[in-house]
Amino acid sequence: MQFHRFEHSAALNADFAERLIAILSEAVAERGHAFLAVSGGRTPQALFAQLASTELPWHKITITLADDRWLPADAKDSNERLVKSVLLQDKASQANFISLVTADAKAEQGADTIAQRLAAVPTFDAVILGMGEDGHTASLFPCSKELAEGLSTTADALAVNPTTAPYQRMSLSKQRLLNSRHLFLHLVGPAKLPVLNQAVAGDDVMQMPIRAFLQQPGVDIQVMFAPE
Ligand SMILES: O=C1O[C@H](COP(=O)(O)O)[C@@H](O)[C@H](O)[C@H]1O
Repeated sequence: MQFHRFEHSAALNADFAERLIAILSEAVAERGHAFLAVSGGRTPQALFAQLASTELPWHKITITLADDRWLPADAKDSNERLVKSVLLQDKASQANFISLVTADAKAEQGADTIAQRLAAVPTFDAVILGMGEDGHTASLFPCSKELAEGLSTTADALAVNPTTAPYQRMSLSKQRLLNSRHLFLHLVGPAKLPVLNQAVAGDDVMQMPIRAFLQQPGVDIQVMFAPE
Protein backbone atom coordinates (compact mmCIF):
# COMPACT_ATOMS: atom_id res chain seq x y z
CA MET A 1 0.00 0.00 0.00
CA GLN A 2 1.21 3.50 -0.80
CA PHE A 3 -0.28 6.16 1.45
CA HIS A 4 -0.57 9.71 0.04
CA ARG A 5 -1.74 12.29 2.58
CA PHE A 6 -2.86 15.78 1.56
CA GLU A 7 -3.74 18.78 3.69
CA HIS A 8 -7.12 19.20 2.09
CA SER A 9 -9.27 17.70 -0.63
CA ALA A 10 -8.47 20.43 -3.17
CA ALA A 11 -4.79 19.42 -3.09
CA LEU A 12 -5.73 15.75 -3.16
CA ASN A 13 -8.04 16.17 -6.13
CA ALA A 14 -5.46 18.17 -8.11
CA ASP A 15 -2.84 15.46 -7.61
CA PHE A 16 -5.30 12.61 -8.15
CA ALA A 17 -6.69 14.13 -11.35
CA GLU A 18 -3.15 14.43 -12.73
CA ARG A 19 -2.45 10.77 -11.99
CA LEU A 20 -5.69 9.69 -13.65
CA ILE A 21 -5.11 11.91 -16.68
CA ALA A 22 -1.67 10.34 -17.16
CA ILE A 23 -3.06 6.79 -16.79
CA LEU A 24 -5.99 7.36 -19.16
CA SER A 25 -3.88 9.20 -21.76
CA GLU A 26 -1.26 6.47 -21.73
CA ALA A 27 -3.91 3.76 -22.09
CA VAL A 28 -5.46 5.49 -25.11
CA ALA A 29 -2.02 6.04 -26.68
CA GLU A 30 -1.00 2.40 -26.14
CA ARG A 31 -4.24 0.48 -26.65
CA GLY A 32 -6.60 2.95 -28.33
CA HIS A 33 -9.08 2.94 -25.43
CA ALA A 34 -9.12 3.40 -21.65
CA PHE A 35 -11.38 1.82 -19.02
CA LEU A 36 -12.06 3.41 -15.64
CA ALA A 37 -14.22 2.20 -12.73
CA VAL A 38 -15.27 4.83 -10.20
CA SER A 39 -17.10 4.70 -6.89
CA GLY A 40 -20.14 6.66 -5.84
CA GLY A 41 -21.06 8.24 -2.51
CA ARG A 42 -19.95 11.68 -1.32
CA THR A 43 -16.17 11.37 -1.60
CA PRO A 44 -15.52 11.53 -5.37
CA GLN A 45 -17.80 14.45 -6.28
CA ALA A 46 -15.17 17.21 -6.46
CA LEU A 47 -12.73 14.91 -8.24
CA PHE A 48 -15.42 14.15 -10.82
CA ALA A 49 -16.00 17.87 -11.45
CA GLN A 50 -12.29 18.41 -11.91
CA LEU A 51 -11.98 15.55 -14.39
CA ALA A 52 -15.04 16.71 -16.33
CA SER A 53 -13.31 19.97 -17.25
CA THR A 54 -10.15 18.20 -18.44
CA GLU A 55 -9.21 17.85 -22.07
CA LEU A 56 -8.86 14.11 -22.78
CA PRO A 57 -9.91 11.86 -25.69
CA TRP A 58 -13.08 11.10 -23.73
CA HIS A 59 -14.79 9.35 -26.67
CA LYS A 60 -12.07 6.69 -26.28
CA ILE A 61 -12.66 6.32 -22.55
CA THR A 62 -15.26 4.01 -20.99
CA ILE A 63 -16.41 4.58 -17.44
CA THR A 64 -18.35 2.27 -15.19
CA LEU A 65 -19.03 2.04 -11.47
CA ALA A 66 -17.53 -0.15 -8.76
CA ASP A 67 -21.09 -0.46 -7.48
CA ASP A 68 -24.52 1.08 -7.68
CA ARG A 69 -27.66 1.20 -5.65
CA TRP A 70 -30.53 -0.69 -7.36
CA LEU A 71 -32.50 2.44 -8.13
CA PRO A 72 -33.72 4.20 -11.26
CA ALA A 73 -30.72 5.95 -12.82
CA ASP A 74 -32.20 9.37 -12.06
CA ALA A 75 -32.90 8.68 -8.35
CA LYS A 76 -31.30 11.01 -5.80
CA ASP A 77 -29.10 8.27 -4.25
CA SER A 78 -28.12 6.60 -7.52
CA ASN A 79 -24.36 6.46 -8.15
CA GLU A 80 -25.14 6.53 -11.88
CA ARG A 81 -27.03 9.80 -11.44
CA LEU A 82 -23.98 11.23 -9.67
CA VAL A 83 -21.58 10.13 -12.41
CA LYS A 84 -23.84 11.40 -15.18
CA SER A 85 -24.55 14.74 -13.52
CA VAL A 86 -21.01 15.54 -12.34
CA LEU A 87 -18.42 13.48 -14.25
CA LEU A 88 -20.03 12.95 -17.67
CA GLN A 89 -20.36 16.68 -18.22
CA ASP A 90 -18.47 19.38 -20.10
CA LYS A 91 -15.48 17.84 -21.93
CA ALA A 92 -16.15 14.39 -20.42
CA SER A 93 -19.68 14.30 -21.87
CA GLN A 94 -18.15 12.36 -24.79
CA ALA A 95 -17.12 9.43 -22.56
CA ASN A 96 -18.86 6.06 -22.85
CA PHE A 97 -20.71 4.78 -19.79
CA ILE A 98 -21.66 1.25 -18.72
CA SER A 99 -24.58 1.22 -16.31
CA LEU A 100 -24.84 -1.30 -13.47
CA VAL A 101 -28.63 -1.10 -13.31
CA THR A 102 -31.53 -2.41 -15.42
CA ALA A 103 -35.28 -1.87 -15.27
CA ASP A 104 -35.71 -5.17 -13.37
CA ALA A 105 -37.38 -4.86 -9.98
CA LYS A 106 -34.68 -6.88 -8.21
CA ALA A 107 -30.92 -6.72 -8.62
CA GLU A 108 -30.81 -10.53 -8.87
CA GLN A 109 -33.05 -10.37 -11.96
CA GLY A 110 -30.72 -7.91 -13.68
CA ALA A 111 -27.50 -9.76 -12.88
CA ASP A 112 -27.24 -11.59 -16.23
CA THR A 113 -27.66 -8.38 -18.21
CA ILE A 114 -25.00 -6.64 -16.13
CA ALA A 115 -22.70 -9.64 -16.59
CA GLN A 116 -23.11 -9.37 -20.38
CA ARG A 117 -22.26 -5.67 -20.31
CA LEU A 118 -19.16 -6.23 -18.20
CA ALA A 119 -17.97 -9.19 -20.28
CA ALA A 120 -16.95 -6.70 -22.97
CA VAL A 121 -14.70 -4.78 -20.57
CA PRO A 122 -11.01 -5.79 -20.51
CA THR A 123 -8.59 -5.12 -17.65
CA PHE A 124 -9.41 -1.71 -16.17
CA ASP A 125 -6.75 0.97 -16.49
CA ALA A 126 -7.79 2.37 -13.11
CA VAL A 127 -10.24 1.45 -10.37
CA ILE A 128 -11.11 4.03 -7.71
CA LEU A 129 -12.51 2.46 -4.56
CA GLY A 130 -14.23 4.27 -1.71
CA MET A 131 -14.62 3.00 1.86
CA GLY A 132 -17.51 3.23 4.27
CA GLU A 133 -17.02 3.61 8.00
CA ASP A 134 -17.93 -0.06 8.45
CA GLY A 135 -15.01 -1.07 6.21
CA HIS A 136 -17.15 -1.81 3.16
CA THR A 137 -15.87 -1.01 -0.30
CA ALA A 138 -17.84 -0.98 -3.55
CA SER A 139 -21.00 -2.71 -2.20
CA LEU A 140 -19.09 -5.49 -0.46
CA PHE A 141 -20.65 -4.96 2.96
CA PRO A 142 -19.58 -6.81 6.11
CA CYS A 143 -23.26 -7.25 7.01
CA SER A 144 -24.41 -8.87 3.78
CA LYS A 145 -24.95 -12.58 3.26
CA GLU A 146 -23.38 -12.21 -0.21
CA LEU A 147 -19.99 -11.04 1.11
CA ALA A 148 -18.19 -14.40 0.89
CA GLU A 149 -19.42 -14.75 -2.70
CA GLY A 150 -18.30 -11.21 -3.57
CA LEU A 151 -14.83 -11.93 -2.26
CA SER A 152 -14.46 -15.29 -3.99
CA THR A 153 -16.55 -15.40 -7.16
CA THR A 154 -14.98 -15.31 -10.60
CA ALA A 155 -18.12 -13.54 -11.88
CA ASP A 156 -17.70 -9.85 -12.65
CA ALA A 157 -20.62 -8.63 -10.54
CA LEU A 158 -23.21 -9.77 -8.02
CA ALA A 159 -26.43 -8.60 -6.43
CA VAL A 160 -26.01 -7.57 -2.77
CA ASN A 161 -28.60 -7.04 -0.03
CA PRO A 162 -27.01 -4.98 2.74
CA THR A 163 -28.78 -5.04 6.10
CA THR A 164 -27.10 -1.92 7.51
CA ALA A 165 -27.36 0.34 4.44
CA PRO A 166 -30.27 1.27 2.20
CA TYR A 167 -31.16 -0.28 -1.16
CA GLN A 168 -30.25 -3.46 -2.94
CA ARG A 169 -26.96 -3.11 -4.76
CA MET A 170 -25.08 -4.33 -7.78
CA SER A 171 -21.39 -4.61 -6.96
CA LEU A 172 -18.36 -5.58 -8.94
CA SER A 173 -16.68 -8.59 -7.35
CA LYS A 174 -13.28 -8.48 -5.66
CA GLN A 175 -11.74 -10.34 -8.58
CA ARG A 176 -13.16 -7.86 -11.14
CA LEU A 177 -12.07 -4.83 -9.11
CA LEU A 178 -8.54 -6.19 -8.77
CA ASN A 179 -8.35 -6.76 -12.52
CA SER A 180 -6.88 -3.29 -13.04
CA ARG A 181 -3.53 -1.78 -13.93
CA HIS A 182 -3.93 0.79 -11.14
CA LEU A 183 -5.96 0.56 -7.94
CA PHE A 184 -6.78 3.58 -5.77
CA LEU A 185 -8.60 4.05 -2.47
CA HIS A 186 -10.03 7.59 -2.20
CA LEU A 187 -10.64 8.80 1.37
CA VAL A 188 -11.71 12.28 2.47
CA GLY A 189 -12.72 13.27 6.00
CA PRO A 190 -11.42 12.76 9.54
CA ALA A 191 -13.57 9.69 10.16
CA LYS A 192 -11.89 7.72 7.38
CA LEU A 193 -8.38 7.57 8.86
CA PRO A 194 -9.20 5.57 12.03
CA VAL A 195 -11.16 3.14 9.86
CA LEU A 196 -8.17 2.76 7.53
CA ASN A 197 -5.86 2.22 10.53
CA GLN A 198 -8.22 -0.40 11.91
CA ALA A 199 -8.33 -2.12 8.53
CA VAL A 200 -4.55 -2.19 8.27
CA ALA A 201 -4.19 -3.51 11.83
CA GLY A 202 -6.25 -6.68 11.35
CA ASP A 203 -6.76 -9.37 8.75
CA ASP A 204 -10.39 -10.55 8.97
CA VAL A 205 -11.79 -9.62 5.56
CA MET A 206 -15.31 -10.67 6.55
CA GLN A 207 -15.23 -8.03 9.29
CA MET A 208 -13.78 -5.30 7.04
CA PRO A 209 -13.97 -6.15 3.32
CA ILE A 210 -11.60 -3.29 2.37
CA ARG A 211 -8.82 -5.48 3.85
CA ALA A 212 -9.16 -7.77 0.85
CA PHE A 213 -7.79 -4.91 -1.28
CA LEU A 214 -5.37 -3.32 1.18
CA GLN A 215 -3.74 -6.65 1.96
CA GLN A 216 -3.96 -8.43 -1.39
CA PRO A 217 -0.49 -9.88 -2.13
CA GLY A 218 1.07 -8.36 -5.24
CA VAL A 219 -1.38 -5.44 -5.36
CA ASP A 220 0.05 -1.98 -4.72
CA ILE A 221 -3.05 -0.02 -3.79
CA GLN A 222 -2.58 3.76 -3.62
CA VAL A 223 -4.47 5.38 -0.78
CA MET A 224 -5.33 9.04 -1.45
CA PHE A 225 -6.32 10.66 1.86
CA ALA A 226 -7.22 14.19 2.96
CA PRO A 227 -8.73 14.97 6.38
CA GLU A 228 -11.09 17.62 5.01
O1 LIG B 1 -22.55 3.17 -0.46
C1 LIG B 1 -21.49 3.55 -0.90
O2 LIG B 1 -20.53 3.99 -0.03
C2 LIG B 1 -19.14 4.04 -0.36
C3 LIG B 1 -18.50 5.15 0.51
O3 LIG B 1 -19.23 6.35 0.29
P1 LIG B 1 -18.79 7.78 0.90
O4 LIG B 1 -20.04 8.61 0.81
O5 LIG B 1 -18.34 7.54 2.31
O6 LIG B 1 -17.70 8.29 0.02
C4 LIG B 1 -18.92 4.28 -1.85
O7 LIG B 1 -17.56 4.08 -2.16
C5 LIG B 1 -19.81 3.36 -2.66
O8 LIG B 1 -19.58 3.54 -4.06
C6 LIG B 1 -21.25 3.69 -2.35
O9 LIG B 1 -22.18 2.95 -3.11
